[in-house]
Amino acid sequence: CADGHDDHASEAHMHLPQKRAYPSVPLTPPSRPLVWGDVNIIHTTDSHGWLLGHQKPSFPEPNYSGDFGDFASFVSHMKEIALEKGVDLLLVDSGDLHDGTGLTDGYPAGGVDAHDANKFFDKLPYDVLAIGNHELYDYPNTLDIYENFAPKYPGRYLSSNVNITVAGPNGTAVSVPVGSRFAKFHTLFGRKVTALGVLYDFTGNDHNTTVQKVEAMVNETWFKEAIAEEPDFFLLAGHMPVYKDKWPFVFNAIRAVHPTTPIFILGGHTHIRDCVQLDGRSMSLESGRYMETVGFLSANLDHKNSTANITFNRRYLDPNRVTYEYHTGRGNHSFDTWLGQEITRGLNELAESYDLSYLYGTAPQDYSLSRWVSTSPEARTGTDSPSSDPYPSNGSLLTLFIEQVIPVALAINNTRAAIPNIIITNSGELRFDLYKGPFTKNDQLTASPFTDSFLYIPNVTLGVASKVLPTLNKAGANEKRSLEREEELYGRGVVDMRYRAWLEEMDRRDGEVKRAAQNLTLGYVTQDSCPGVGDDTVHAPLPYYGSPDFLSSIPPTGADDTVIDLVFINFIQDQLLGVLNGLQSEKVYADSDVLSYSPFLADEVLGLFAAEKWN
Ligand SMILES: O=c1ccn([C@@H]2O[C@H](COP(=O)(O)O)[C@@H](O)[C@H]2O)c(=O)[nH]1
Repeated sequence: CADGHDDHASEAHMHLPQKRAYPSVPLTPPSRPLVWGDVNIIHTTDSHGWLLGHQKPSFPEPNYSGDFGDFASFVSHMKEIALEKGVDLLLVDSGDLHDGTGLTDGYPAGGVDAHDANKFFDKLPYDVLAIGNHELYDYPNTLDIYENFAPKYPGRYLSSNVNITVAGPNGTAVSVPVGSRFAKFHTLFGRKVTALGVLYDFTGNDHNTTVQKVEAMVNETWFKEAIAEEPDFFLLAGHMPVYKDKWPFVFNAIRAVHPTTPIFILGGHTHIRDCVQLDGRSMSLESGRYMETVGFLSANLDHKNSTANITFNRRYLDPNRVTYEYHTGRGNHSFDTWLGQEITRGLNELAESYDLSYLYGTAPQDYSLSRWVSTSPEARTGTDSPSSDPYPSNGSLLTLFIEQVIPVALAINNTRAAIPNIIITNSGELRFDLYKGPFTKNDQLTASPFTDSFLYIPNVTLGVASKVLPTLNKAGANEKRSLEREEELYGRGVVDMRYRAWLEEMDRRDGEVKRAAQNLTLGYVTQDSCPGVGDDTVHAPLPYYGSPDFLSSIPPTGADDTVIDLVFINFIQDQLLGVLNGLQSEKVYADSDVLSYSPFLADEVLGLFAAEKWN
């Protein structure tokens, strides 16, 4: 094994919990050392609970096998290196800590999503953290951040445009920032920093939370006052994509006052690796998702009022022990810090206490969302030829979910099971591939973490109901999606299309050629608009298969006027009612026509199906 972990390799094949996230297969090391500057930043974003690392053996999963304990050891060693070099190293997170694995979503009854997992976050020396949209879908999660998480980082958990309504001193409701609006601090080497934490224009937030539009935020008095004094650099963290979003509003507002002050932007949300330069004295970095990427950004700052271009460097690291040891010059025996080991131990204890290894059944094959997955021996090195699992197909998780899993699970103890139905869900409800072998509670919550419910409208005619899906997807929506619709979906947090477009583009660019060469493992291959190469480790891209935004079960047969149940996931209720009212004029459907279809939630149906069909 490349880094001498043979004795632990068998652990990586167990289902869960893992004792240590050692890569179970040889991993490609980084292509070259990091370029350090005077100011350096390690960046995480959209971690969504992936603190135990990616544990499945098929590529590209081992690329991301480092757990949060390994990451903590990496950060400690990088801090030591920075100290030796006499340079600043900051740690920044751009939000979305909730929703995505058993560690966040597998909490026992009465608990709060991510409350326990977030305790490991606050063991790391984050300088600035920004709020994400997934901190706002459910009020209890936002309240937990406000009451328990933000106070762990006094003044450094930033929610520049996000408020929560809480009980004020005399019982009256008050709307207050979830964290702080901005932070001003000095780095270890005395550089003055002004930091913000901005959320994109998210509209899917729960009651009693508010998100102010970015263009309105920059007109606030507090904002103008916060940016008035010139720091050595601005640090703009935020859950907002670095490209095609509203960073320019913030950037331009600062540039109007400080035309040359260096600006670092650390964005997130679209789950991609991306880099943009808004001018020669600024760089914007976005560092992927699910702890599949750790971003590194560095710059050599020059003197005040200089107008020369600043030399920035950015790198997208694959978070695994080979990467971490390479960049810190540590060997396997000198890498782990006490804190790192404590975090790994604590995470495994949490997994155990949440019973994440609870076995529902054994998946007969791999099911993928948009890419090839295979457990053939060659797949262990990422060099076998890809099998085809497009949607719809037998290997597509989307097909399995909508055509088998949901119909089987929702029929359990359901008095309406005998009534024909059409079931519709958004494809974003599914978040991760499902692998052959033991299917555990953790796998259930990783593939489908949302506590969304299933609703229905009775007595919809088959003729109308069968037109709902094509209308939602607007036949060929991927090419012709109207700007208005895209904006509405985007506002509610639907960015899957941007991530999918990114995967598609990297495959189209040179996927076939690179895979055919058989000398590279599978992984991300980034082409962004910043100078030089960003990926730290060279890979061949995964084959990509597209999928629609919405999915439907197989419709029943019958005449157009047969009445059926139109079943759907609550996340799409508004859109579905809008479409239904556009398709017929006999009745104006409203929220009051919508009924509960099943007590089972989206984060349970895969487990119910596995228990029934995979045993
Ligand atoms: O209750 C929910 C909440 C979200 N979704 C899906 O999640 C994404 C947004 O997540 P990001 O990590 O911010 O991209 C969105 O595409 C929704 O489809 C959901 O299905 N149910």
